[in-house]
Order: sequence, then structure tokens, then C-alpha cells
Amino acid sequence: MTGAPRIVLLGVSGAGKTSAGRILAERLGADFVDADDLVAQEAGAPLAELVIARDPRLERLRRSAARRALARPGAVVALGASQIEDADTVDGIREAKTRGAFVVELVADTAEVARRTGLNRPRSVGLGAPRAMLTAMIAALHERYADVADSSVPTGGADPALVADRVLGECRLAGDSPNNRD
Ligand SMILES: Nc1ncnc2c1ncn2[C@@H]1O[C@H](COP(=O)(O)OP(=O)(O)O)[C@@H](O)[C@H]1O
Ligand SMILES: O=C(O)C1=C[C@@H](OP(=O)(O)O)[C@@H](O)[C@H](O)C1
Ligand SMILES: [Mg+2]
Repeated sequence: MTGAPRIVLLGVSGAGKTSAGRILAERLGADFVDADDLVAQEAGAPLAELVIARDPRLERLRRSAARRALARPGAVVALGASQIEDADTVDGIREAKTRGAFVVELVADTAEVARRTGLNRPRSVGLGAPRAMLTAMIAALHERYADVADSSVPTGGADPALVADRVLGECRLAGDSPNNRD
């Protein structure tokens, strides 16, 4: 088709974008591009290190990584959770949609995200109310994802392979035939 990714996955950290994205790409015989990996490659350092150090290059690196990922024809692309807060990246997602990309939000609730990311273990209360903050963060990001996504897929109680099936099902319902596209 037109130089756009086939599928763009959005969702909070722990929604399962990377896990389901790899499976989807394998099923479609497509490349999987995780924007976070492009950042790490470009910076020559693991992303977590850059985040913890509040590296001043991070915003620019993440923006350009999102643009490069969104320019990969036929790929399955995962963006980092908070990249939806960057206006240029949202423009890039909307442009990719006009070129044929199908955008899906993977949805996971607080309990699921907490379990998957290890935040459900006992921890210091000195941080305030991490569970309430996580819930608020998930709700705020969901508003933004929903604003650009063509579809959303629940991930609770479903393993990544089933999540990948559901994403493909949504593509087909929307009239897209990812297995048949070149
Ligand atoms: N559908 C799922 N069910 C249960 N655990 C999952 C699921 N998807 C991902 N996970 C687990 O949750 C964690 C975060 O998954 P990941 O794919 O890295 O999410 P994201 O890229 O959205 O942050 C990993 O430990 C992964 O094994
Ligand atoms: O966008 C974010 O806030 C981040 C998302 C994480 O990736 P996932 O969304 O794949 O978990 C990881 O890049 C980093 O810890 C920061
Ligand atoms: Mg990821």
C-alpha cells in the first residue's frame, strides 16, 4: 500500500504492546518496530538508563524514533506509553492513519498493570498513593489513546497470543485484511 505501518499499538506501560506486537509481526510476516528500541539504539544506552538520568536528549530522541517507526511500511509498530502526550507524535499517528495504518489501543486496568509490572508487591508508602496515581495515569492516557485509535482491545485475562488474535480480528472487522496486504 502506501508506506505506512500496518498496525500501530498504543497503551499504557504493561498493556502488552511489546509482547503482542512481536506475535502479530510474526503472524503477518512483518517487521516489529518498538519505538523505544530505536531510542536506545540511537542513544547507545538502554532506555531505562536514559529515563532514570532524565537525559535531556530523551524528548528529541523519542520524537524522532516515533517518526521513524511510523514511516516503516508494513510493520507492526509499538509506541512507548507516554509518547501519546507529544503533539508531534500524535500528528505522526494521524498521518500514518491517512496512509492506511490501523491504530489499536491495548487496554489493561490498574490491577492488571500493577501485577504485570511488579507494582502489586509491598512497597514504601513514602511515595504517596502509588495505586491511586497509577489509576489516574491510566485514565488520563486512555483519553488520549482513544482520541486517535481506530479500535481498542481488552487484554485482561488474555495471554499475548490471544491479544494478537483480537487485534487481527479488529483489523478484519474494520475491513482491513492484514494477511492479504503487500
Ligand atoms: N496479555 C498479557 N497477559 C499477561 N501478562 C502480559 C500480557 N502482555 C504482557 N504481559 C507481561 O506484562 C509485562 C509488560 O509487557 P510488555 O509487552 O512489555 O508491555 P508494554 O510494552 O505495553 O509495556 C511483561 O512482563 C509481559 O510478559
Ligand atoms: O512512555 C513511557 O512512559 C515509557 C514506557 C516504557 O515502555 P512501554 O510503554 O513499552 O512499557 C519505557 O519506554 C519507559 O519506561 C518509559
Ligand atoms: Mg514495550
